[in-house]
Amino acid sequence: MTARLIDGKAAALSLREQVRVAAGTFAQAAGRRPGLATVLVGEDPASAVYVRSKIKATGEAGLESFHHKLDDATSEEDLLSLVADLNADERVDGILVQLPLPTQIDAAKVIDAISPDKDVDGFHALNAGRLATGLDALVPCTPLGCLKLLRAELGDLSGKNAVVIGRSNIVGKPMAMLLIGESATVTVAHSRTADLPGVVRQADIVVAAVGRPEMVKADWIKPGATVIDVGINRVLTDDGKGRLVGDVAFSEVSQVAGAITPVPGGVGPMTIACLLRNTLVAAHRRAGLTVPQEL
Ligand SMILES: NC(=O)C1=CN([C@@H]2O[C@H](COP(=O)(O)OP(=O)(O)OC[C@H]3O[C@@H](n4cnc5c(N)ncnc54)[C@H](OP(=O)(O)O)[C@@H]3O)[C@@H](O)[C@H]2O)C=CC1
Ligand SMILES: Nc1nc(=O)c2c([nH]1)NC[C@@H]1CN(c3ccc(C(=O)N[C@@H](CCC(=O)O)C(=O)O)cc3)C=[N+]21
Repeated sequence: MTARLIDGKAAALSLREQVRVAAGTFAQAAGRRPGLATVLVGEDPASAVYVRSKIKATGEAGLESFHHKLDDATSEEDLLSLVADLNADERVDGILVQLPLPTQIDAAKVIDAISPDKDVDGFHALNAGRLATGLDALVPCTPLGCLKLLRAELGDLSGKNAVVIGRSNIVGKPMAMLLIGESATVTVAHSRTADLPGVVRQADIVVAAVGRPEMVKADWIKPGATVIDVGINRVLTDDGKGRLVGDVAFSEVSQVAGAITPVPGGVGPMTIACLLRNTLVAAHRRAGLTVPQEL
């Protein structure tokens, strides 16, 4: 392996420690701890695991946690009513409704119902629009985590060629907006992109957010490029067990890239740290306090 390993786990721990300190200062000034409400609908095992690690990290950072576990058969109306209660609850600074939602519920409607100033996922159209127009926004956690890793690895990103593979509203699109904000030259690739390997080969920075196990190969990568692997894919191994792999063929790409994030231990932990960070930012804004610079 020649690439430098970007340690997302370590970066996440350090951000979580900064959040913990800032949460203490907030509690002194505001007379209450920042609060995060998590909502899990149904029994999807992966979702349950993620929500559990979010709740654990919330407590460790000294934030108040309000968890709501709803039945698989919950109606859209009942979920919207819970969101309205959380919007009105003064103790709640952030609301996270875990996706995906069961099919009887329109996720877009639920996201739209979350108060934009409590939208710590950054999925509400108002926050997406604010990000796109360069205004202060709550920024989606995964792309924000990727940006923090890129800045720590590369410093100034201006003038770099960045290729984002994937154009979803929760990863690819906001990632592209953040990189434009850093003055990178940004290309967004997707399933209709012609000659994807050729496009990726131009990149100094590759962000893969596709959802296809180990799709990005070594001969797509410009030597020395920085590779951020957002993908979380559970694949079956020969011994019948599951294993987590990214969207990048790590063992071969790490021979060519300059730096690369592993899966697990890369972007995933940063997503959770950024959720705590966003909750703290939301708490400060709601309380009329200045957001600490280091966050
Ligand atoms: N680490 C973390 O914290 C997180 C990880 N993830 C992971 O990131 C990955 C992406 O998530 P998400 O954005 O929600 O996924 P989506 O399925 O919403 O989007 C996938 C994107 O990849 C594009 N795509 C699919 N197949 C190809 C292909 N063969 N070639 C080029 N582009 C392709 C799609 O194109 P088109 O638009 O044309 O269909 C789409 O834009 C998943 O593995 C997910 O598990 C997601 C969130 C958080
Ligand atoms: N409203 C909402 N917001 C989200 O941010 C959201 C969501 N819904 N739905 C699902 C995706 C996925 N996601 C991950 C978070 C952490 C890890 C993570 O910590 N992964 C560990 C490994 C975890 C494991 O071993 O399974 C790692 O990469 O090291 C992964 C994925 C957040 N998401």
